[in-house]
Amino acid sequence: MSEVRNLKSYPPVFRQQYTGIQQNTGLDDTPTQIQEAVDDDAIPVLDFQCLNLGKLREACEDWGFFRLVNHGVPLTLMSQLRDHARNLFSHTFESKQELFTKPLSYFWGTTALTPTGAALSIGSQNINWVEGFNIPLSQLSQFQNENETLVSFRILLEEYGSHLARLATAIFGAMAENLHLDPELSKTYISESTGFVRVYRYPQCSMENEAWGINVHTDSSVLSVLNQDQVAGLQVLKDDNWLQVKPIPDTLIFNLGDMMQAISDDKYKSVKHRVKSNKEKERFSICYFVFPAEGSVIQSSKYRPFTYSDFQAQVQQDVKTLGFKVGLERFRVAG
Ligand SMILES: O=C(O)CCC(=O)C(=O)O
Ligand SMILES: [Fe+2]
Repeated sequence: MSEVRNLKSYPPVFRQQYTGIQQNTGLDDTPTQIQEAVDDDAIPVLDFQCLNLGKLREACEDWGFFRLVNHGVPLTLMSQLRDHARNLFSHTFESKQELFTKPLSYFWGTTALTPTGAALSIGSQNINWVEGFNIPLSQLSQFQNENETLVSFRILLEEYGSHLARLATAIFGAMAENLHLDPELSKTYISESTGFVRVYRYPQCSMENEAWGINVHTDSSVLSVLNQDQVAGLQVLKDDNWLQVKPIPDTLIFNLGDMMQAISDDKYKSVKHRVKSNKEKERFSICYFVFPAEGSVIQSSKYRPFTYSDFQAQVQQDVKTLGFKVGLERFRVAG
């Protein structure tokens, strides 16, 4: 087993594999083996500087997933953010709990959070081998802390957030054009003020064939944008096959979420994806998520009219009572 240098930084539930002290992870219930994924380079690549609308449409219809190059986010900003994340995650578990106070939060074991960023009870779900910081960008300026790393982390996040908002809005605009959406309505379908960032560390996991970093899911967002490090782990479902998303330095990965699927009347897909755990290395990623404006009603021929708040409340209820998200099917009209 490869050694973990800084076990004190791990939430206790992730330490037991190295200390022999058992806690219930829920893993015993589902000893299913993880199906292998194939490496694939076929994931569509779009160039932000000369965005090809036809290629964008194909990527949205066939994949729900693409890489973006020439995105204009300074590479130094991306690497500084990752360095800060690495540094902050290396703090002890207890100090991370103390440092990340409202409106930020620190979570582990699940990515299902309440609107204020606290982990929802995991229930019958397995523990996911992940810990993270949740950062609602519009509230970031309210965050006061004397810790120097956190202060510069906040400044970097503000800069990163505004780049990502710019990119997501532009890409959504191109999608809306491709879908011939009503311009007034489509403006309400994406709102920069809803954007948040999650910074993840996937701890080393000696049970890599039994535990997920994040188990299979679709994102609830309109768009999600992922900035991953050099450690592989992200997998995407394409035509019933799991593909490994190769880490390619300095590219951003765009992922269409449930709101985008509904907005497009199911023409575009909210893609299923998951993250594999790794016994040799920790993995870091920085994800941006954006949603419709508060109160914006999604009009679709496939779903009854609903707002993102309705959707979020339903997801929260399902996770609490069933242990998993049902998602868009709850809103689909019969026939
Ligand atoms: O870390 C990753 O690569 C993916 C994270 C993800 O899928 C999510 O947060 O929804
Ligand atoms: Fe996701």
